[in-house]
Amino acid sequence: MTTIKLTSPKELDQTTIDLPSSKSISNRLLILNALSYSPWPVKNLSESDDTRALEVALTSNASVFNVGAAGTTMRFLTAFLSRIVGEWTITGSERMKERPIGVLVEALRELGANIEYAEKEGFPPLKLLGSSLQGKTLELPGNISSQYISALLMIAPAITDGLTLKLKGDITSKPYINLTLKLMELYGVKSEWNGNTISVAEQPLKPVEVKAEGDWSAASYWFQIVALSEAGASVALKGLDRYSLQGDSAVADLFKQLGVKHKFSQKGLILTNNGEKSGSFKYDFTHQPDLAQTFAMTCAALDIPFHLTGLHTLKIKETDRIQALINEAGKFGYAFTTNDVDDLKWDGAKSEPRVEPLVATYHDHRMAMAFAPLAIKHGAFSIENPVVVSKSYPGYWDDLMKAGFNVKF
Ligand SMILES: O=C(O)C1=C[C@@H](OP(=O)(O)O)[C@@H](O)[C@H](O)C1
Ligand SMILES: C=C(OP(=O)(O)O)C(=O)O
Repeated sequence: MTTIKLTSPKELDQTTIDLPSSKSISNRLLILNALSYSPWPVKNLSESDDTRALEVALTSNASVFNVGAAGTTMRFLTAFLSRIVGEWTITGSERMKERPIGVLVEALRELGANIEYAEKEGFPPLKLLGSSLQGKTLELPGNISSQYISALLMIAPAITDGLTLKLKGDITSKPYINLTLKLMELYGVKSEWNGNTISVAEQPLKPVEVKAEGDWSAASYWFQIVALSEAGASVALKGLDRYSLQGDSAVADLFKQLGVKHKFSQKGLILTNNGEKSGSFKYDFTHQPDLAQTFAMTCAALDIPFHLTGLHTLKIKETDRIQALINEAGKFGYAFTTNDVDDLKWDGAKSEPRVEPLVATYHDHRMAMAFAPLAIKHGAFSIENPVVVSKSYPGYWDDLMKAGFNVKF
């Protein structure tokens, strides 16, 4: 098992970081390009593992695809291939085999798809016999993963009679559904979203030249780094869209509470620590689940008690993120608690931190990325399996070095 040892700079180097492209946007554009038979490659395509896995699947002649740990790739490819004539197998990492996909498979079966579970009922790997699908009105839960909904919406215009989705329960990760519909609009696809019902008629997807935005979820680690640095510390982030379609762009306003102000300029988005942090932090992460780890670790390192809610989906992501946070934060002396369903809480209780802790990452890129900035407050420590960051941000360690961190492999 490889590890890295991290030490922070005495003072953050005022630097400009070229953020990676968004894997969420890249993966949607790859599917929409394929559905519209676009002759134009996606510009600024993400170089993440998750996007590469989808790109390989969509361009290869193979019939067996291993998507690794990529949730969107698994879900988007399942819907996409279910209507392409042929026999397909989609598998993934050991963790992928524990991430539920039954809601999507059930929905596709109702449209006429022939999908079997190759191992465990309700989970990947899947065996598909692709054929044309017949659209209809489907009812499905909206509170497990928005990725099932995005996967269905993207194929909707290309299936006979289109689709109407009636979402039951609260809708989770709503901005990701909105992102899907907005990107479909670029290809001329019209949709209607009223309350819990989304309709997309059968219609042509018109190929267009498209470019992926920079990744606001990746930006969150830079907000964290500036928040943990001295007042006056600053970095510039390039590649972000000011009027972004990404729900995680909410990070910018949220970090005002943690002492980071931001401003768009010619140089990009400038983050500056203004030393004005609040006494406690509360937020419902239902619609920005990927930011939860960043906020938990920023608040803890700044001694800000917090209550993060809306975390029900964290248990079925790359790892059980609630448990992973509790375990690893404990090594730094922070005693987090949970109701074991959907929240994470810290009342400020601390014990003696371990000397030079070794942080486990549980095959979760966001564990590595959200813990690394702690070097600023805690001195040297190590992170296990640092290559996990390539799931979304392959250049993360190089960028930390650019900002003055010492990263020893
Ligand atoms: O559609 C997407 O691109 C994503 C949706 C979210 O998942 P859930 O809808 O499962 O919460 C998010 O956590 C994931 O990183 C990316
Ligand atoms: C949850 C994530 O990804 P996915 O569900 O696509 O594997 C993530 O990137 O944090």
